[in-house]
Amino acid sequence: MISVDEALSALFALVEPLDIEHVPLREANGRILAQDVTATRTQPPFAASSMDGYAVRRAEVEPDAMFKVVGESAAGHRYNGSLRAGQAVRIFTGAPIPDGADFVVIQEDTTRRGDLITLGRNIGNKDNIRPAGTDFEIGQAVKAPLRLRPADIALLAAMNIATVPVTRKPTVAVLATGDELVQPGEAPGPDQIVASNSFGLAAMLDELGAETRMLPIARDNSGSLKQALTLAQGADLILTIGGASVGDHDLVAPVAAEMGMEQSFYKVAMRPGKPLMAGHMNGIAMIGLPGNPVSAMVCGTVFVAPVLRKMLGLGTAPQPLLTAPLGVDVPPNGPRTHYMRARLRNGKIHPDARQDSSLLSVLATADALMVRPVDDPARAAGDMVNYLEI
Ligand SMILES: Nc1nc2c(c(=O)[nH]1)N[C@H]1C(S)=C(S)[C@@H](COP(=O)(O)OP(=O)(O)OC[C@H]3O[C@@H](n4cnc5c(N)ncnc54)[C@H](O)[C@@H]3O)O[C@H]1N2
Ligand code: MOO
Repeated sequence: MISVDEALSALFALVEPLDIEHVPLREANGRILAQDVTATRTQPPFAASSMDGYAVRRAEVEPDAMFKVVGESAAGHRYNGSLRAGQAVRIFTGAPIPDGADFVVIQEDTTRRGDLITLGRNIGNKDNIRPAGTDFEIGQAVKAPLRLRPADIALLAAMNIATVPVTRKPTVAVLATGDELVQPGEAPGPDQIVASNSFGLAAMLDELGAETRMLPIARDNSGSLKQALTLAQGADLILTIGGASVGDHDLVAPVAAEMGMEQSFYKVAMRPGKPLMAGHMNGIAMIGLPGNPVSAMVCGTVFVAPVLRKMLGLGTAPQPLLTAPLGVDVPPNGPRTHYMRARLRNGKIHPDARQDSSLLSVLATADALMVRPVDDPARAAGDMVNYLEI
C-alpha cells in the first residue's frame, strides 16, 4: 500500500492543466482566470468628487467665505469652464473636478442663497477628491491563476474587460456501480438502497468548477460496466464509485483493465478510502473510488479536489492542513492515515464517536476531517492536531 502523499503525487502525474477558452464576463464568475489580464483604462479616468457639494479653490477656503456658483458638474456631464477666484461649481459624487478647483466643500457645510454660498466654520482639511487612477491605472494586472469571485468580476468590468480567458471546465464522468443501487426518487427493491455518494461527489465537482456528467448506474456485470465506461469516453476524468474492493462482484478494475486501463496504483494507507485505484484509460485519467459513501466523499476531498485544481491550472497542492487543539483524548492510530469525521466546537476538535465509513449522517454534521498520521500515539485533550475543513 502506498501513502496518501505518494497517491496524490501519482494522481497529479495523471492529469495536466486544460486549455484556455474565452468567455463573456457574465459567465466568468467561479471560473479560473488562466492568463493575466490588464486594465484597458484608468479608474477614475479623471479627478472626481467623492461627495455632493461645491468645488472651489482650497486657498480660498476659510470660515464664512462666500463664493458665486457659476455652474454644475454632474456624473457624466462635466463643467466645461475653468474656475476663477471667488467662484464655486455645484458638484455631485463621481463628477469630474472642474479645471481650477482643488477642493470640494460638502453641501452640509454650506448655506446657499440664490447664486451665492457661504461656508460654515468647520470645513476641515479633507479635499473630497479622488485623483485619477485612485482605484487602478491603465495596464494594471489581475494575476492568473485566480478563481474569480463576484468582486473580481466587478473589477474586470471596471477595467473594461468584456471577455475573460479562463481554463476550460474539466468534464468529469461520474459512474456509480452496483446491483443494489437506484437513483434518488426511484422505488428501491427490498435489497436495494439509494445511490448517494455519486450525488455528493457531483455536487463537490460542480463546486470545484467541473462540468459533471452523471452516467447511468452500472450493474455488477462486465457488460453493464463496459457499456458505462464506453459512455464515459470523451471526458477529461472518469470517477467510478464502488466495485473497488476484493469481493466477487468488485469488477471495476478487471473490466477497466480489459478496456485498456493502465493502473497507476491500487490501495492507499488511509482510513476510510483504502481500496482507491487510479490509472489512465485510453488517454483519460480514471480514479476508482471505494463505494462506502463516506470513503468516496473523503477521497473526493483528499484526492479528487486537488486533481481537479491541477486540471484547472491552480497548481499542485494538497488540501490545506489546518491546526486546532483536541477537545477530547484519542487512542493511538494504526498503520493508515485516519481522516476522522469531527466537529469544531469553540475552536476545539471533537472527533465523532462513530467513524464507520457508511455513516453519511455523521459526515453531514461534521465540519472537519481530523487527520491522524500513520502510527500517531495517543493524544490528550489540548494537544494540537491537524484537520481539513469540509
Ligand atoms: N475482505 C475485504 N472486504 C472489504 C475490504 C477489504 O479490504 N477486504 N475493504 C473494505 C473497505 S475499506 C471498503 S471502503 C469497501 C469498498 O468496497 P467497494 O469499493 O468494492 O464498494 P462496494 O462493495 O461496491 O460498496 C461498498 C458499500 O458502499 C455502498 N455503495 C456503493 N456505491 C454506492 C453509492 N453510489 N451510493 C451509496 N452507497 C454506495 C454499497 O452498497 C456497499 O454497502 O470494501 C470493504 N470490504
Ligand atoms: O477504507 Mo474503507 O474506505 O475504510 O471504508
